[in-house]
Amino acid sequence: MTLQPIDPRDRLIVALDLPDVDAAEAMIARLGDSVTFYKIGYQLGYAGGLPLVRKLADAGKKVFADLKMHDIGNTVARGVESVAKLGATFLTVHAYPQTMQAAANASKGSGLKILAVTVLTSYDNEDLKAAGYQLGVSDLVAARAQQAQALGIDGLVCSPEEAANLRKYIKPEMCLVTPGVRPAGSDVGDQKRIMTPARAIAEGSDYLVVGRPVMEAADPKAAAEAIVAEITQALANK
Ligand SMILES: O=c1ccn([C@@H]2O[C@H](COP(=O)(O)O)[C@@H](O)[C@H]2O)c(=O)[nH]1
Repeated sequence: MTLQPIDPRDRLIVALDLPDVDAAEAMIARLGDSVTFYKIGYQLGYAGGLPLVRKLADAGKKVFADLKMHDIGNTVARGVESVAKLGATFLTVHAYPQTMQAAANASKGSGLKILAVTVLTSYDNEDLKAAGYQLGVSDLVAARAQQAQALGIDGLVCSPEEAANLRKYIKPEMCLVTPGVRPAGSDVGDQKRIMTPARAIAEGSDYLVVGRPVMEAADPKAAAEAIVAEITQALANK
């Protein structure tokens, strides 16, 4: 299978983690052509931001609906069908077998790609233990990645720290979407498994999700352009 090359600009997914639609639209205008791929998650989605998925898609942008679905299979399937009608490119579900199976079946033929969230990038081994898991981060990510692949999921959300290992055994067409990306010197915040944009690309990430380092920058457009430049350079060095 020949994989389509991904435009370096499309590899940066900017998380529109903002309180309302007005703030999001002002940010989108400010970012202009520097950003081609946006993510809408809980904060904006629950503040009336889901119609923005269609608006952005109609304006030629790609949209990642980061809704992290997890429910009984029938509810997940109907939810996936609704999101597919919005024109999103990616939708997240948690990496539980029933949930992934329902989402993979419901998205077939729609053009919507399902990403399974393996282990949140704000978790380390201690957090997993506190949540009742016996496996550590790298083993749980690997186990969930294998299940996701077997169930026909299109891609994985993980930290760039896991990308190189996952690349050894997942199909090349399965994409790796990695939050937990921090340009050198920027605040880590609540993220625990992080890498710089250049390192994330070198390790095998396909798409980098970045929120606060762009949203909270004095000049968000310059911040986004600097990350795209770092991605472009890292790809050239590969
Ligand atoms: O494991 C995960 C899954 C999703 N996210 C989301 O990505 C962005 C990251 O934002 P930053 O401000 O760059 O930390 C955010 O919307 C998360 O909900 C994640 O971080 N980790």
